[in-house]
Amino acid sequence: MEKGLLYPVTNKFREDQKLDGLWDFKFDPAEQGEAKGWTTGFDDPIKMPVPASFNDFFTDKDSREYTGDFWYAKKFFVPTYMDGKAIQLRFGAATHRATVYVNGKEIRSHEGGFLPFTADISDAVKLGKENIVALKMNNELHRDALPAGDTATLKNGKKMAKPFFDFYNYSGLNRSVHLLAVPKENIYDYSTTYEVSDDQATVHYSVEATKDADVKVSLADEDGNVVATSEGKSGDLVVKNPTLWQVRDAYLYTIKFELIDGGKAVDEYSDEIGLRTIEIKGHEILVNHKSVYLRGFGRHEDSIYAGRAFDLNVERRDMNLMDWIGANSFRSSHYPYDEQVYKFADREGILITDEVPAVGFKMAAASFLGGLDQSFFDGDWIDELYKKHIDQVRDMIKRDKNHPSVLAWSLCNEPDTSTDSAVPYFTKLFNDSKDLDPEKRPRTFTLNEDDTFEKSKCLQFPDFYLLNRYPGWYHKWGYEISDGEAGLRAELDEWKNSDIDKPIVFSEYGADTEPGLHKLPSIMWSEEYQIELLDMFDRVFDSYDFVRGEQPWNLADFQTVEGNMRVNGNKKGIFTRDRQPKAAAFFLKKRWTSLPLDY
Ligand SMILES: CCC[C@@H]1NC[C@@H](O)[C@H](O)[C@H]1C(=O)O
Repeated sequence: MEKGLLYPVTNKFREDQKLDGLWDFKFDPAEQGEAKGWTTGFDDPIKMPVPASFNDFFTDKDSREYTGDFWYAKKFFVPTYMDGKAIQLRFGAATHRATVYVNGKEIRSHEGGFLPFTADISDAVKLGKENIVALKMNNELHRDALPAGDTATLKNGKKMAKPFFDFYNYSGLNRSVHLLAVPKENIYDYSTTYEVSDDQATVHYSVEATKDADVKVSLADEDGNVVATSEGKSGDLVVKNPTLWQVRDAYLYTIKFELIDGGKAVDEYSDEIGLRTIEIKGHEILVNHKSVYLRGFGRHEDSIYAGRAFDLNVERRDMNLMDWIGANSFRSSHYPYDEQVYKFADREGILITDEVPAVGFKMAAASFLGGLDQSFFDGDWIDELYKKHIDQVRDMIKRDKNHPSVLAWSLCNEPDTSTDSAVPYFTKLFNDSKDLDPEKRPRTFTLNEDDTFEKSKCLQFPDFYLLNRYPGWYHKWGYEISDGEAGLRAELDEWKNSDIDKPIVFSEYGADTEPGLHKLPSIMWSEEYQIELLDMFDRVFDSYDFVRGEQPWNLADFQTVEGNMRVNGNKKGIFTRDRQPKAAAFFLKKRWTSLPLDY
């Protein structure tokens, strides 16, 4: 678990320099990088862009599909004025694991390819000189790691990723690398909770610092006017006649913390926050005590060329597409996204269900992808897996807890909850995570096709339900879709007739669709069929008042492993991979822009 995950800033006490650009890169299939001294750089490097996944740049399949150890290295200068500061390297995401060396000295390792980590390099750098950072990385998949999968060794000795999940195992330094200089005594975390009414809002704050010193706090509106102040490492900021953060009508205040030691400021940290509350009440999702109906998508961080890398250009386009279509939410399926995505959503007034990369915890999925057929939670890998799972839940919540856009936490995608062996795992997961979020936002996980109201053994855990349902595609497809609708209604009738009164959000449903394929009457894969399927689901959603959200799979087509079920990736996108609309986009736009917010 990381001590602090505050987003890097530059101010009068701190400096943030991005080290993005071309790094030296080299595969290490023999796993001899350390022995060969690659910790201080290596010969014949490939010049590799950062941030980026390495896979799609290559023209040969061995390189694109490479699984195992690989190295990055980069020279960087540390100016003398950083002397006396804590000097750090912050990696936004190193997928899936990394060991960091600076000037040949091993600094630290990190497991988990979708969350940031910081290496303190103060004792390893040479001030006023050029230094070199080297990372030994590895992208193998294992059943006791997130995301879950296997790594096969082919007869030719090459390793191959065998994901238990349906997205490509893009690997590398997928997010920015920052060189940071912060005061040795510094603010390393803060949290906020809220109480709001029409005429007053109260921000309950707390600050974590390396020293027990005084703290001054101020809150400024969008025009820079200070609207509230406080002192102390915890306290309240009371705002009269506040402008609340609303869905699709965002307003951001700037909170500023100053660490005061010996009567003078020694550190400062500012951030944008939104005054709003999140509640689940009966089968309603409430923002600022008002009911919200979610419409949006499951997404992926996925685009051509740079793979899983965060790309500000793609994010700007995706946010505009979601605005155009009338969306107000998305799930960060199936991993925490780059921090800049949450900042975007904070400003756009979009709600995020933030998901940890606990995906592939289902052998049936693995069997679809070539694994065994048993209960995943009977495996002998579960104890080791859980340590990594809860660690990444802790870091996801620590990193993202102060974003007004974060609505809820998804602790797993489509786990196998149809057997009793899942119950102790989820009991521990929900117990260990219940106090991690100061705002106590709802926690949930997605329920797969097989984990129905009747079959799942874990319905007692989620604060609201995320249903991934595929009648019309994975079963009762084509002309049989009417039976699919009947089955869906039958399950929802069971929910309706039960004593459960919690919201249900459909977090996945859809049909693979080849853009430009038209057929009258429809056939599967045609644009007409994708609309027919969405229309069927909409009819069902409109029949049950406890359905409080619709998020079809997926915003855009995305890359997966090759296979006889995929045509160059998953084509369930409402938009193509290059972000152009299929006919279904206009169908959804018409529906979503006509729905009131609290539909
Ligand atoms: C029946 C499971 C559906 C599955 N759910 C998880 C997503 O990551 C996949 O892309 C999606 C699919 O196969 O389209």
